[in-house]
Amino acid sequence: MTVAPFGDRLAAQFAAGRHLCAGIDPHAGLLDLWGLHDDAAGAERMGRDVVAAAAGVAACVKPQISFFERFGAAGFAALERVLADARAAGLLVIADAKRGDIGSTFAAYAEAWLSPGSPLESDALTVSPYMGVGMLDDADTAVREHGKGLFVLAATSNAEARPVQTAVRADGRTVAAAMVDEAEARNRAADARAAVGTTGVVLGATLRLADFGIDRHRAEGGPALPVLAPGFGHQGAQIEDAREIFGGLGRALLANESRSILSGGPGGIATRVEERAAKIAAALHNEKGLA
Ligand SMILES: O=C(O)c1cc(=O)[nH]c(=O)n1[C@@H]1O[C@H](COP(=O)(O)O)[C@@H](O)[C@H]1O
Repeated sequence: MTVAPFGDRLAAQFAAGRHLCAGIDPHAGLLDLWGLHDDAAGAERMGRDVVAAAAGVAACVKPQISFFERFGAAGFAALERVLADARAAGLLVIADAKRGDIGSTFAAYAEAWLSPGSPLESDALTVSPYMGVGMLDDADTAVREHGKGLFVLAATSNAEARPVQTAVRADGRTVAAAMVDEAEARNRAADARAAVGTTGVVLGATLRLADFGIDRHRAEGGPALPVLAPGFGHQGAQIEDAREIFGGLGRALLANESRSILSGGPGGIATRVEERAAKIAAALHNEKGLA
């Protein structure tokens, strides 16, 4: 069976007016608030409840792997069941595992998280590019053949990342700007006519991109760059400001919210997800389906 490219699957979500990425971050404090134990079963219950609430409403869910990894094998077994629920519900799944290594090792990470039939199969994976974006090459063919995607950290929402990400390379670009350029170049090389690319970036919504040397004013043309944008909700960014924050880089924007959705407890989670999704769609959606 041929699987549609990840960018096409993302584009279909946007066309349906879905731009919310619902985070699954079972912090100990949130599990307590939900009346759940801080264990694998508690994390699984929260994850599956978020999936049920997000189905048909959000574009994707983003389980943050660390909160499951805390419980070792039991945590991974719980995560596998959350991932299976999400796939069955038709949600795209971004595994937030922030992986990165030499190319041959990265390929094994891609096999774990992005290959069909793998117990941890997801639709996309967050990537830490400190070992160089070229490490993705070894996994590229498999990732694309399986219709999967990648989100490379470019400018992240945490203040301590700034010195690294604003560092200027020998070619005069900041590290953050080079990540954006490299992701765009990979998408053009793979399929210049695709509406949305398969390699995306992570850009924190709490930032001024100009501070990172990233130009928001981009000519249309070429695949839209998938942008995973955390920082809305708990970290303070406002969805109404998304156009101002991302400019021409916000054409394929996924707005992530985790704690702002989870901190209301299990009661009313479906309503909260619907409200956030509607607000995000109202701020981002346009007649092309893109942001
Ligand atoms: O890659 C990420 O998802 C990420 C990148 C970034 O720059 N900032 C950031 O907060 N995140 C993740 O996004 C989520 C944000 O959660 P909330 O602040 O609760 O909405 C967490 O899972 C973080 O690990």
